[in-house]
Amino acid sequence: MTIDLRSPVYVAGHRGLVGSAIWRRLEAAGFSQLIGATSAELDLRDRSATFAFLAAHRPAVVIDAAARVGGILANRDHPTEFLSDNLRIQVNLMDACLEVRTPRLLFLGSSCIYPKYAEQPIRESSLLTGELEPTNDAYAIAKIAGLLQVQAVRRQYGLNWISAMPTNLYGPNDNFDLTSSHVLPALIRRFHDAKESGAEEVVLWGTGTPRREFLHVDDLADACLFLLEHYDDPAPINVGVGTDVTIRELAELVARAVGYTGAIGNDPSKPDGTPRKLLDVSRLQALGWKPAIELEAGVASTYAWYLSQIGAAGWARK
Ligand SMILES: NC(=O)C1=CN([C@@H]2O[C@H](COP(=O)(O)OP(=O)(O)OC[C@H]3O[C@@H](n4cnc5c(N)ncnc54)[C@H](OP(=O)(O)O)[C@@H]3O)[C@@H](O)[C@H]2O)C=CC1
Ligand SMILES: C[C@H]1O[C@H](OP(=O)(O)OP(=O)(O)OC[C@H]2O[C@@H](n3cnc4c(=O)[nH]c(N)nc43)[C@H](O)[C@@H]2O)[C@@H](O)[C@@H](O)C1=O
Repeated sequence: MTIDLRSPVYVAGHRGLVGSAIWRRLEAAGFSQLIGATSAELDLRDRSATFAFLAAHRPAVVIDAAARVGGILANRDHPTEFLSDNLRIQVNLMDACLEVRTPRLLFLGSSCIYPKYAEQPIRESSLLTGELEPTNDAYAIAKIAGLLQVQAVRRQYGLNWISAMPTNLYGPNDNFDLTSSHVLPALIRRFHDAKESGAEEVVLWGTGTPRREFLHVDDLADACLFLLEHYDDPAPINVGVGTDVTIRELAELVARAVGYTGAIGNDPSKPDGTPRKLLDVSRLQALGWKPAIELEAGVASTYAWYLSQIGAAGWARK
């Protein structure tokens, strides 16, 4: 289905890694009525404010890229907030969209919704077939509730809402805070700092053996628009590249991109998390979509973006 470029489109979380990339993609496509609000302007945990916002704007399309998001340690150490904030954000947003009968909505989940030991590559049908990874079970349960809400609304109210499950993402506007970030931005910053200070070693969290798949966020944004135009099914659909690397291999790649030549160590006292998280992307590929940005080129451009953002005071997000 083609979406009219004059349709009002609300991108929830439009300043984040994912939301900002989707915003850029929609602007490039020619959408003329993009709607965004920062969390300070609209806290989606506030139910009545969320209902008032949706009633005022009545978007034709809503993309839910607003969430409390973080890397392995943030998830492990703050399960209460990851569960509660994410449940409230998505329930309020989807309830408010239902109230105004938003015809099209894309909910973003995450590859961590699948069981810790799911068969690899992970098919969409693996959902709810085994135990979750304990470091992110709270976040995963919130995301699973979100995709069930999408399915419930489709079944009961006939609205064409969909869910996409992206793999680990990276790119401009990522979070480079070392305690709360994901591994890829953390390594860019840590190797850059080590190069600048002349440090002899950068120590990776965990054993370096877990395998992860990395998708550039501009590819994800392109996939989101593609899915809004071509996908209409209650089942969530995986969005990834179909190949993965070990954390050690990722570290070596990032070190090369940054120009760090020192040693790379390991801290096994930090959690590894899921041993492997590679998505089966055959359903998305069968629809005709594939990513365009290779990991090496994506890391190089993200590092260039990072350099453009840091001043003498170092990294400060927003
Ligand atoms: N990053 C990744 O590797 C992956 C991300 N995803 C999914 O993509 C989505 C976006 O993630 P990402 O872009 O990385 O996260 P970011 O942290 O970069 O951005 C999150 C956005 O959510 C907004 N937000 C957070 N809390 C609230 C709130 N209470 N009310 C309103 N807005 C809020 C923030 O708004 P503001 O800036 O105004 O505070 C921010 O723009 C999430 O659903 C996540 O699960 C899925 C797989 C992997
Ligand atoms: C997207 C996804 O992201 C999270 O799951 P994760 O993939 O395990 O997350 P991560 O990127 O933080 O780590 C990947 C691997 O990398 C290792 N690692 C090494 N050194 C650093 C490091 O310096 N920082 C971080 N963060 N990790 C490091 C780390 O120990 C782990 O083995 C969940 O929030 C989950 O909910 C989710 O959705």
